[in-house]
Amino acid sequence: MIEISGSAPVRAAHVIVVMGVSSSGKSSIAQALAARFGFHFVEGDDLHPAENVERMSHGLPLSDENRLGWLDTIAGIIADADPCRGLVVTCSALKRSYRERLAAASPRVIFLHLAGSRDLIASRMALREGHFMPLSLLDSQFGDLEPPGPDENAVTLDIAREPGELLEQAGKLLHLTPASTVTA
Ligand SMILES: Nc1ncnc2c1ncn2[C@@H]1O[C@H](COP(=O)(O)OP(=O)(O)O)[C@@H](O)[C@H]1O
Ligand SMILES: O=C(O)[C@H](O)[C@@H](O)[C@H](O)[C@H](O)COP(=O)(O)O
Repeated sequence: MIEISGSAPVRAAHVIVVMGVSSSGKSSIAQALAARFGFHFVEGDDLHPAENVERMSHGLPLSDENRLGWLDTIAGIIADADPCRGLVVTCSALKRSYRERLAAASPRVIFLHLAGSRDLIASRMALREGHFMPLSLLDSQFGDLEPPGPDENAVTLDIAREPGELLEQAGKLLHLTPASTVTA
């Protein structure tokens, strides 16, 4: 795990990619981070092509090939991000090669990896309603997951805590300052 060093210019510098397996809490924490720190928010799951959603909803895991176009869409959004405003985007980004693709889009990219046990994540996934992702795909998600290495620009958060605590911790790990107290 690499802790981010330096502190400014905080809001302008960050493109935070919130990553992790399905139901690790990406959408929840990304939205909370965006609201607290005044970042623009993009839900990467909404950018999957229809075929990918169809595959997953039928219990079929995505292949590297299935994910390429989707990753390039997210990379495009990262490359075009407003340089004066932070961006937080969710993307499972399970493999190192996927993260390399995203990181190549901008030097502002930092990964926030949401890490937790399979049991904890399965219990949260089982409670989540109205989502296309079936519980049966969780093992393939863990199978594909390559946690960020020490040479990657990434911080890792243990998701066992409650949402408010996670937000506080993420803010500290990423050296963020609440939007209301930051001068752009
Ligand atoms: N820290 C947490 N504690 C308890 N439940 C959580 C926490 N974070 C997220 N959840 C719940 O877990 C489920 C999956 O979270 P979600 O944000 O949709 O994950 P992802 O975007 O990674 O699939 C949701 O029902 C969400 O409300
Ligand atoms: O790369 C993948 O296999 C997908 O991105 C996957 O990780 C993601 O979980 C689904 O898109 C469902 O979305 P949730 O992450 O919100 O469950």
